[in-house]
Amino acid sequence: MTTSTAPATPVDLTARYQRGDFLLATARRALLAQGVQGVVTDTDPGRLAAEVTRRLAASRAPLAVGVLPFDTGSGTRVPGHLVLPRTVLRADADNASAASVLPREVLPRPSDVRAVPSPEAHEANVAATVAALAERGLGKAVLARALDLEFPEPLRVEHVVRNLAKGNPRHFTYAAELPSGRTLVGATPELLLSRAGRSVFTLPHAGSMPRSADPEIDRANGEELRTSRKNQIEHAVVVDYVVETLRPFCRSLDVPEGPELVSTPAIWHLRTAITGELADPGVTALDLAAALHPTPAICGTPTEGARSLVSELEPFDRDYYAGAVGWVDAAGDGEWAVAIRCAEIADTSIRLYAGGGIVADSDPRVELDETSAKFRTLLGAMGLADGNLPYV
Ligand SMILES: C=C(O[C@H]1C=CC=C(C(=O)O)[C@@H]1O)C(=O)O
Repeated sequence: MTTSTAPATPVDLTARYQRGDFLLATARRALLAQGVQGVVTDTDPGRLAAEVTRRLAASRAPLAVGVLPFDTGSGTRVPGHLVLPRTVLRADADNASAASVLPREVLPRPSDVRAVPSPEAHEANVAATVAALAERGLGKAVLARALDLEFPEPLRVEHVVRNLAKGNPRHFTYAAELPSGRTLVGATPELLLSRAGRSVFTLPHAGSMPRSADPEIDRANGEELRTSRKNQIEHAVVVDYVVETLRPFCRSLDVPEGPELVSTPAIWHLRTAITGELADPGVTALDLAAALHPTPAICGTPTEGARSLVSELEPFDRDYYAGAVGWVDAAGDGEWAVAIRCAEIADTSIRLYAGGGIVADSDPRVELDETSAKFRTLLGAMGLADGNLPYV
């Protein structure tokens, strides 16, 4: 087992990523893990976290990397999957613009594109969600759709990952192998949780508006989001949940008065930066991620009711979409990002996912457009965000 902090940059590590590795990288810091000396897998996230702590203490591996699925409820069949790698490379840099040196990789065009469900069916599902929220007494549910792309030749995962990192240097570009043999790739702005010693940090995102190439429309979209009551409610539900979940673990929590307006290249968001100090330093980053997940940013509230509604309406299993991706070390420190703006790649096909929070006054057409904008993170990395694809 080797760990190195020298002398590569985050961009070097992103460039070095090969299918089979684990990568979690922004332009300022990156972790690249290679090889497998052990695997810990469990459908119960609490048991998974305890077993990872035990295995890290008993081995010379300094950390474990991997994924939590969306559904960590008692009936789930999809396990959390962590790997104790053979090699870990880490890098830090001050310069977020360094990602521009990554080459722009050219990917093949798809031979087939299929929306699951159809855009019309997604709009109908949004309307059904709005009705079900009232009938079942739910506050919010996050409804997703998928886009299946087929290619005439195998996809180079490395190329998708490098383009994601080049296009989203301020966010977390990630790649992780899944038990199915597929690879989860994405670039997410949302940090579920990080822990460094007693310090805890979380950056929930909820509330969205598409970016626009027209600067005036773009500014107006941002302003509309900042002042939208519907989006403020959608966001507040997430912050309340995160604060209530973290409170028992923390001796202090710092929560700003209201959210800030931020953007990715594809989307405007509301986000809130919450910091805390752990009461018990024995609680690991993975324990905390397991306790927080799934937040109402990707599931809804109350959790159980929202999860059942989503599984009734969505015509696919989310698998690891809207799960979490990250690492935990032997000291309990770690970083877990929310696995959104992502896709699962299998040889010649790729499934993209995008969802949006639905509350009492959500509009089906606006929600469909929001998912189309969210697909653009992946489509942009594939050279397909030119508006010429059907369904997006
Ligand atoms: C569920 C997704 O985004 C979440 C994160 C930020 C904003 C969201 C929203 O405004 O609906 C979603 O809660 C997704 O990108 O698939």
